[in-house]
Amino acid sequence: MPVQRRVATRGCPVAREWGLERWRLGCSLFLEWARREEEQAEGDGVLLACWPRGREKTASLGTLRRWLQPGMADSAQAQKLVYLVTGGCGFLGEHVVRMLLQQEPRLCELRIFDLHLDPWLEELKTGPVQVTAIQGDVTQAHEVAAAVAGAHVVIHTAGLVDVFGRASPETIHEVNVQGTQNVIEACVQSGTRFLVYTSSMEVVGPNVKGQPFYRGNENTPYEAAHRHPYPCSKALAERLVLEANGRKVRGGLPLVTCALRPTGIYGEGHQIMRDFYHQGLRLGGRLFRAIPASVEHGRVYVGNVAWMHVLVARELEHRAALMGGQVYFCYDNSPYKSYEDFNMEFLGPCGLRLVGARPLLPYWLLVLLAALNALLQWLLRPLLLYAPLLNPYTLAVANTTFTVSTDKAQRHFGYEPLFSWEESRTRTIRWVQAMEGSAQ
Ligand SMILES: NC(=O)C1=CN([C@@H]2O[C@H](COP(=O)(O)OP(=O)(O)OC[C@H]3O[C@@H](n4cnc5c(N)ncnc54)[C@H](O)[C@@H]3O)[C@@H](O)[C@H]2O)C=CC1
Ligand SMILES: C[C@@H](CO)CCC[C@@H](C)[C@H]1CC[C@H]2[C@@H]3[C@H](O)CC4=CC(=O)CC[C@]4(C)[C@H]3CC[C@]12C
Repeated sequence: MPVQRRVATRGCPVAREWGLERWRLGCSLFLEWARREEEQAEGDGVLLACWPRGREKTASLGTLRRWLQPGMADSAQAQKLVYLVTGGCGFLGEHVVRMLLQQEPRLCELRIFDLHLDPWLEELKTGPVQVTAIQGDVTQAHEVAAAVAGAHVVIHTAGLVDVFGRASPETIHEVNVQGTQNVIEACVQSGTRFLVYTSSMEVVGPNVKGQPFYRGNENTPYEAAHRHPYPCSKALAERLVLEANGRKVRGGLPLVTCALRPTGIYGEGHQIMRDFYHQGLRLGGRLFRAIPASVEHGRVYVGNVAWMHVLVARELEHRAALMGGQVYFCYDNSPYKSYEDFNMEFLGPCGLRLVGARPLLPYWLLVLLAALNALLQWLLRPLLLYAPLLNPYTLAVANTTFTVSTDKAQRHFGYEPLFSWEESRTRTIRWVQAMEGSAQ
């Protein structure tokens, strides 16, 4: 039987200063202090030295949480949480779903809501957690409401990710903005208190002027001016989510929301990486450099993005005052490189070569080709969908330095990447190698 180690502390300065009543109201600072004390001493209890001398109490972190934030203790005690992941069959959504099943022991039901349900969901249904697949559309308020009813936490990753002109601006707006509004209203109506939204770095930039954002953080000033429907829709949706923080949900408690802004996500299941790989195979194992190596583009491994979602969802209830209404860039230790050079970290070991130390075509010619593609897309629209990778928007994004460097998530909820760069790279390479038609 493990011996319970008691952690002697000097007493929490915040608690002492504020007095018992104040910190009973739920002070995130106090909980954060207690968590650090407990971690440092590797014990399982915190001695509350701020009690009168001689009558000090020892409390576990769980007990502290129950005292300080009684509303959330109910769910923690019962160890029976219902999570809903919208877009759970997408590239990121699948990783979030699998990560939750691995890393959230309090889960009793996991609902996966998506327009299209994938066959791999079936294999998840044999585990201890009840996995409920719900085919539905976020633009349909009644379908969202039915899926959200009874959920404790909603992770809203569903979205229309289209920067190639496949969908109309109206459809992008409907899915990304109206869909998000439907999710918020469903939370309010059903009494769901915790909402995590997958936003995007695109909410900030690159902007229409192509100004660089170099090692920026959540407070770095930047002119976030957009014209493309995708970043516009993500920015609007993010605002809705942040403004909803604090709204009273059914039952009277406040809604707690926050938004995560991943940079360009990569990893197993990344469609654009797949497209580049197949294009390279078609071109005899070569890709041709179009972007200068000096342009740096922020990238983050999908497993770490998923981990950050799981962590935020878990910690939102314990640190509502600190995290509610906040945005966090989603980052890890992936190196800063140009979009193409970064992709070669995986495609190189799979037999592809990036030809040229400099772009083979001058920038003005690429701009012309991108404009031509846009014109062709417009002309051909009545007949067929022409949506190549290169268009004025993708060219501008790929050619603008946009990198983040921040520790906000680490400070607010203890985020550390779960996967090192080496592991992220190895996993991604293995996935490319296992792809159908692989050169390996
Ligand atoms: N891929 C990337 O590099 C980045 C993605 N994001 C955001 O992450 C989220 C997930 O993106 P990905 O996994 O890359 O995209 P994805 O296209 O692989 O996944 C999106 C999922 O949402 C579902 N969905 C789309 N419309 C829906 C609707 N009307 N109702 C219900 N479900 C619907 C799709 O079926 C799909 O399963 C999106 O919100 C995106 O804006 C943010 C930053 C970077
Ligand atoms: C000019 C081409 C020559 O090889 C290269 C074109 C690459 C582009 C298709 C990608 C470059 C940057 C990507 C975007 C970026 O990672 C940020 C994103 C965030 C999101 O939320 C969604 C995806 C994307 C817009 C991503 C899309 C693909 C690029 C434009």
